[in-house]
Formats: sequence, structure tokens, C-alpha cells
Amino acid sequence: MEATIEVDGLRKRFGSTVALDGMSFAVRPGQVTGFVGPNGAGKSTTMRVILGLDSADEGRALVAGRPYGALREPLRHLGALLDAAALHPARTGRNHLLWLAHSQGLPARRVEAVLAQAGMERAAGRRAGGYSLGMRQRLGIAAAMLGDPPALMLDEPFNGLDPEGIVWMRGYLRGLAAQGRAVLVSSHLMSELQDTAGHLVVVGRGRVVADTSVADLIAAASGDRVTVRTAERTEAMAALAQAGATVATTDRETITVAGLPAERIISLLSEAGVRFSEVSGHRASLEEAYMELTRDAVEFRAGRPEADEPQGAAR
Ligand SMILES: Nc1ncnc2c1ncn2[C@@H]1O[C@H](COP(=O)(O)OP(=O)(O)OP(=O)(O)O)[C@@H](O)[C@H]1O
Repeated sequence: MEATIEVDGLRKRFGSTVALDGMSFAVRPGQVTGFVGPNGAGKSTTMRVILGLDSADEGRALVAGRPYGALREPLRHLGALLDAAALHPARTGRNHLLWLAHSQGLPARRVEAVLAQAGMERAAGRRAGGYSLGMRQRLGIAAAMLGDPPALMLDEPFNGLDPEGIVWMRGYLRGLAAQGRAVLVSSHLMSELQDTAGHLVVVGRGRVVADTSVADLIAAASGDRVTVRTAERTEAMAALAQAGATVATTDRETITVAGLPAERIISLLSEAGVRFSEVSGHRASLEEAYMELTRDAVEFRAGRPEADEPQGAAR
């Protein structure tokens, strides 16, 4: 599978501020890649460099194998939403898109198609100056889709959305990925990407901290811990500890067991005559996994193989 967006060793300073410090990752088709990190980690700067709006001091950014500025019809390769507020307030949403389509040599019929996809048909005749931030985000997404590009790059698209809008955005992004597109979505809130991102590029201080599938990240954070619910806590702990498990109490009726698979725990408890009501594998949430990752940044520090960089998958 060929990467559609690729950044390699980007470095960028603003005066004494290091914004990018060797940023490297690739975005692949057919999935949503979350681009996550705290405020100031370098997400927006990376996206601006990819679009050629900022130049890097070192490194390179490629879209479909070429610098964005060298693409003949860039909107047909990469659609981007960086700043949803950047709209002419007196222009209607529809006219904004018509103007954009015209300036990029794209057919006007695409405008109605993308307005419908973004659920903006009814609002399209109103002036953009009166739009809520959520409506601006939807119009921004519609604009990004004008060229029907195989790759999308969206900076904080969940900003300003109400709960219904967040659900819509998650479904919409998943749908774009299911069509085979590469979708890069930045966020400083991991929870926004729950049930949306299949892959994560986690960044901090201008560089990649982890480049991992969500499944691997959650598996690593979940560990091999198993939760056992039992009224006979003391007996259960004794039986499992004797078999070599590490056991900790969670609450009055629950213990957490590490070092034994659930099937073995069930048979040990049964053999010891200990009654229990539940034995279940612990599954970390994306938020928990992220907390664990950033808490233990050294263990999880990963990147693409580069001579002077620490590497290894986050697992
Ligand atoms: N034009 C600029 N001039 C000076 N410093 C800048 C400029 N743009 C970004 N920076 C600095 O570069 C660093 C990275 O900023 P960037 O906006 O890329 O981070 P981010 O991860 O997108 O954060 P946020 O979620 O807040 O947008 C920050 O320290 C920021 O203050």
C-alpha cells in the first residue's frame, strides 16, 4: 500500500521556539489516522508544511509522492481543512464553494454533491457570517471534498461541534476511510477519536512519540490483566497467588489478576471451590491508553527508523 501523505524529518523553528523537531510519519489509505498531541505539539505546523503554507527548515513533505506545490491539480489529490473560520462573511456557503470550485478548475456540479454529503444543503443559501462554528466545520469539510480527493487532512474538525455533530463527524470520517481514502485528523483530545481512528500518530514537542494502530495501543495498555468479581475475595487471592499470579484488590468484591489467562483463572477458582460471579479481560479505553502512553513516554517513544532516533512500535 502506498503512503499518500508522507513527512520525513521535518524541522522548523519560529525564533527560539522549536515547533518541529524531526517529525516523520506516513498516512495510509483506507483508515482514519488520528494526529494527536497536546496544544503546541506541532500538529498545525506540520499540516501547514504539508500544504506548503509554511516552509520547513529541514526535511520534506510529500503528497502522492510529490511536494504539494508541485501537484498540477492539488485539490484532486488532497483536501484540507485548516481554519474553518476563514470564510468571507458576506458570501453564502454555496457561493463560497462555487468560487473555490471555479478558481480550482473543478466542475460546479461538485458543489451540490459536497453540500449534500456535509448536510449543508439548507444552510448553503445563507451568509457564512451567520454560521455557527459547527456549520463552518461542515462547510470546510465540503470544501475539502470538492476535488473528490483520495486523501483528506483536517485540523481539529471536532472543534465547535455539538454532540450530534460529533457523532455525524465520526461517521462521516469513517465513511471516507471505508471508501479507501487516507484521512488524517488532528485533535488534542483523544476521546474525540474513539470509534473513529484506526491508527494513531501521537506527537509531543515537535516529534512523534508513537506511531501505532489503535488495536495495538489498547492491547498494550490493557496488558494481561483480568478482573474477577467474587464475594470470597481472600480465598480467591490465595488460590491465584499460589499459582503464580499477581493479585490486587480493586474494591470489596473485585480483584485484578495479572500473569494468568482468564481460562486458567476460572479452572483454578473452580478447583479451589471459590465462587465467583464474573471473570473478564480488562480492556483499556483509548483515553486510558493515551494516558499510559504519555505517562511512560520513554517506553513508548517510537518513530520511523532514523539513525539518531529512538525507535520501536508502541506495544
Ligand atoms: N507563526 C508562528 N510564530 C511563532 N510561533 C509559532 C507559529 N506557529 C506555531 N508556533 C509555535 O510552534 C509550536 C507548535 O505549534 P502548533 O500550532 O503547530 O501546535 P499544535 O500541536 O497544532 O497545537 P494546537 O493544538 O494548539 O494548535 C508552538 O510552540 C507554537 O507556539
